[in-house]
Amino acid sequence: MTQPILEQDAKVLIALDFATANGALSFVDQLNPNECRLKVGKELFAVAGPDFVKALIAKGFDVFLDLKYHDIPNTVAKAVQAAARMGVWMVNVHASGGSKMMKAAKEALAEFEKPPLLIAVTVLTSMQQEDLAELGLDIEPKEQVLRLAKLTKASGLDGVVCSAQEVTMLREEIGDDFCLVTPGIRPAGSDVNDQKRIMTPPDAMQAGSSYLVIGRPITKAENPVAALAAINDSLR
Ligand SMILES: O=c1ccn([C@@H]2O[C@H](COP(=O)(O)O)[C@@H](O)[C@H]2O)c(=O)[nH]1
Repeated sequence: MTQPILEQDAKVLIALDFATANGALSFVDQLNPNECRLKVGKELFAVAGPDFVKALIAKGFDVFLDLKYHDIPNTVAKAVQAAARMGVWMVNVHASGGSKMMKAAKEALAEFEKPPLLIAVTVLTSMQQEDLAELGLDIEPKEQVLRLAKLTKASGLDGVVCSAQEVTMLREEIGDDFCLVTPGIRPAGSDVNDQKRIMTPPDAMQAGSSYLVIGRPITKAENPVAALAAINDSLR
């Protein structure tokens, strides 16, 4: 039997969008922490909570806590501290919460010896121009992404969540020293679901994404381990 090739710095963050802790756990038990990182979002966190996140970390996984905080500065600062105490690798806020909120979150992490990466969501990958228009924003998603990414950088955060379609622009405008985490990743031929601004895994890496968030194309695959292996192979 051939040994799996271990990733030095796994680029795939699997979105654990499961309705129960048991469902998520039986899925995770098939995975190797050298081959992927894990993302815990609102659905799983609501049913499984901090202890589940700590259990994933104890199994050796880097965990991105994707709760997309958006609130007054004090509340968000306390929330990112709570995330840091869980030992997560990455946590996020919404950039549209503004610079005061983002700076408060960043400052709140200063007391931690090894703080998590702090990134901000720009424009959700499920949104397109008509969705922004509905909010009174008569601009293309990429313009709003650039505006919010510049605000995030100026607020001292480590990076943003954006679609891979904006990565080339952000690398040109903001540079290489900024973490670009891209959901809306779809291997060729897979269901798009509710995503709108999508890209394939190799194209996203080629464009300059730092990490690829991938959920359903792996979690709903007939053989999730094989689906992850195929994606990792396509990135080499
Ligand atoms: O702009 C965003 C921000 C976060 N997400 C999250 O990523 C995953 C994507 O899952 P798929 O099944 O691969 O569509 C999901 O947890 C979202 O909450 C995003 O899609 N877009």
